[in-house]
Amino acid sequence: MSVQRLGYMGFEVSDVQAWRSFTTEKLGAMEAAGDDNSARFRTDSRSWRLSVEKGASDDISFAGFEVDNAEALHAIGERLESQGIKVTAEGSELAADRGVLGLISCSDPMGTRVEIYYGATELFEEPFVSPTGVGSFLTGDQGLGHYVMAVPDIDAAMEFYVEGLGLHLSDIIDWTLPGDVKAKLHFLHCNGRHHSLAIVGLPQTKKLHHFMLELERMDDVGFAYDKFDADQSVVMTLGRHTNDHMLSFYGATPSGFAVEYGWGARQVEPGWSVVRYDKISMWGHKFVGSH
Ligand SMILES: Cc1cccc(O)c1O
Ligand SMILES: [Fe+2]
Repeated sequence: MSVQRLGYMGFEVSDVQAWRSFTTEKLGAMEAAGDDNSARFRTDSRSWRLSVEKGASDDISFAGFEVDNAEALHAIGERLESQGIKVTAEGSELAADRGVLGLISCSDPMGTRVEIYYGATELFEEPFVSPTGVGSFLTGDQGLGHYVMAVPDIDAAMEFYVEGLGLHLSDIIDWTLPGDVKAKLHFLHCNGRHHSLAIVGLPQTKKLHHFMLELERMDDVGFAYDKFDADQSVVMTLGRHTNDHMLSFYGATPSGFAVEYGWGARQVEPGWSVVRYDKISMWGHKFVGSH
């Protein structure tokens, strides 16, 4: 039994209004609800996919992984507890806030809140309409997208996400960053998306390195690239990754971590073999400026 897909993410941000503008005007997500201290955004038929709440950390505050029914939720909760992980059966109030039928929560070894739920809310009666004309984000069984976290202890993180949540290793990249900094990236999948989560042994202040949204049209990546380029907020140029073959760029968010905006990734297929790489990209993905 494993989690089936990354369903939603929450960020704690110092400037909610900046995120409201960023997420709608640059990413093309649709605001679902919000006030001065919080906002929710849609990228498809679901009632929400991204949450921002006012706070000082400017970092990830929670990730929500989806299972398909109550039995699966119970099974994964039991497995986590059998591994000594403290699991909280969340009450109806938080379940209602998340718009789900059932929800448990725990913390990963880095102290990041992980929610596991079933029964998310679909809003087919209120079609997703992108404020920037984005055609559609690639979600569905592949979930929201992916995120990459910097962790101090790869083994502890792998044990939690592989043994605990049931994700599977797709591949490893030995990344040499500028300044000859070496980082080993572990990519983990729980459905056809090549990775819903990657973890990297990198000493960085923020837990979150970036989150990624995948588009169904390549031109939507290009249109967004021009928006980030117009205010010099491209962090890494367009490029194509070695492992998932995603064509993407990285842009700065108002919180200092990056967003990866991509198209055209290949999926993990049955019989997938774990391999390794020395490069993150076939071409491109060059760091820009001081970022
Ligand atoms: C750094 C990096 C390498 C390969 C795929 C990715 O999505 C990524 O962010
Ligand atoms: Fe990525």
